[in-house]
Amino acid sequence: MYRIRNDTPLKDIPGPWFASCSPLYRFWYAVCRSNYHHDLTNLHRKYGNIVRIAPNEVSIWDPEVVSEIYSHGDQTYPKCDMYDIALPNGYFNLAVERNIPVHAAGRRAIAKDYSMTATLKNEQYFDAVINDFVTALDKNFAQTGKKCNFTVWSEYFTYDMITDLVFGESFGFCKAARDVEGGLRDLRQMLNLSPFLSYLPWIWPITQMEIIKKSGMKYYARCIQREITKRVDQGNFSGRNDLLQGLFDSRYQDGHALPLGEITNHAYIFILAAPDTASVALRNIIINLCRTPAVYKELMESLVNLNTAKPTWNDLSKIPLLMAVVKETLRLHPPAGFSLPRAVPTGGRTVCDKFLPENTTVGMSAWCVHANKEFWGEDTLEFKPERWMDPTQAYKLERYGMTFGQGSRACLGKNIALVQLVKVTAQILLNFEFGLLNEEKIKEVFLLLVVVDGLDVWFKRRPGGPLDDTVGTEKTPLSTFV
Ligand code: HEM
Repeated sequence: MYRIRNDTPLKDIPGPWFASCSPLYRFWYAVCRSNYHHDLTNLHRKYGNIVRIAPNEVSIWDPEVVSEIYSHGDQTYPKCDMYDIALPNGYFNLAVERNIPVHAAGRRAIAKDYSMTATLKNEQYFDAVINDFVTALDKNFAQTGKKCNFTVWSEYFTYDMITDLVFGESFGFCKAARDVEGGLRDLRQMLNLSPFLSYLPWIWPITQMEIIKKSGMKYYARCIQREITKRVDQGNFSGRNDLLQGLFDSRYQDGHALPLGEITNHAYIFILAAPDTASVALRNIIINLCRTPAVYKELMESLVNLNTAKPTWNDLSKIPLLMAVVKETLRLHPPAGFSLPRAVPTGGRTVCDKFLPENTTVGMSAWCVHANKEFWGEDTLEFKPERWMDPTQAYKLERYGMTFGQGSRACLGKNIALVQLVKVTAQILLNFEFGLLNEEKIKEVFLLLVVVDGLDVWFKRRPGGPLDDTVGTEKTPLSTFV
């Protein structure tokens, strides 16, 4: 233990003694306590900008360092071996590839389909899935008065959304009002295991096959395979330019198409990266709106003043507060709770005045970076959407914020996430009144993602809203609509 702790240039970096000797320290906090996002932030409060959190790993919370570690091109630090746990099939895997030029070429081949312009070409499909969701909330909860388990329903929505965008047809959780074939339940079991597998990686080769066989990946593997085979055998008859079609049509710079194994990997990553993050975000948006009535009221008034039941993205962009609510929620409750670890490049680097030898693992958790009061100010832990409406502050928040990562490995689906969250929030507000039930049951759990569990919500049709069939009658005169 003495040698593990001291036979390294990391020996002078502050941190808990046990953490510097053994990975079991982190295992206890990240896996057993499930509160690692806050525990790590507290370590920074105690030890400062850079903390040794494992024998070969440091955590940093100084936003000024973001551009050193998460930069572009050859300058960026590569991902570390923690990412190797993800589904190896021998083909390029965008999210876990560690070779910088290989990653850059693979990302460049498909990136055009994820710009804001490309995303908005699919706006009608966002609308259709949101319509299914709103209809289902109305039928199952607003009309029945039953409480909605929003933890589960936000997942139905985001899984329907991503499967619709990728395959041109959703898996239909909202319409079925249930977890079709238990796929979501099994995926949750997989998520529960993810900190265990990530922080005790040597367990992975032993358990991998069994876990995949039993987990929700089996359900999704079957669905993904079925959709890809269908596309290969029958072509794209719908004529719809979904993301899968985009992958088939993409070309590397030298003109070669993506092999099927690579297309399969992309589909897996979308199913793994998109719905859980977005559903957690949606849960937090609902919680924040319920807990800040002044923001709720102002937003509601702006939406009603648009005077349309189906505002487009263009309409909604006239309400800066709406995007601000979404971004502020993502800032205060970043769905990715782990520290986006990277490996220090060849030759080592000096960071926060400390020399880090090559291959040291270094990471910056969004939870820590966003909690740094010295950089952001005393109110950084308060929900204040208005900070995004001041251009100077907004620039700083975009430049140093870590919710979607930064640099060449930043989230590819950021625009998809923002469009779906802004549009679905608007539709929930326009159609329903809602509130939290059993608030004491709501809890955050660190599972690499920071998941919000136990969220029960009541819904009622909003008087004067699009679903209110008494609009125009004596009970709800038209004047309440504006
Ligand atoms: C609120 C929703 C989302 C959040 C907070 C989020 C967050 C992140 C973060 C933090 C990373 C960087 C991971 C790292 O550096 O280790 C990332 C990467 C990625 N995300 Fe997202 N994500 C969201 C939604 C989506 C969606 C909707 C998609 C897909 C359509 C997506 C696809 C990806 C992909 C493919 C990567 C890997 C990019 C690369 O390595 O080049 N994400 N995301």
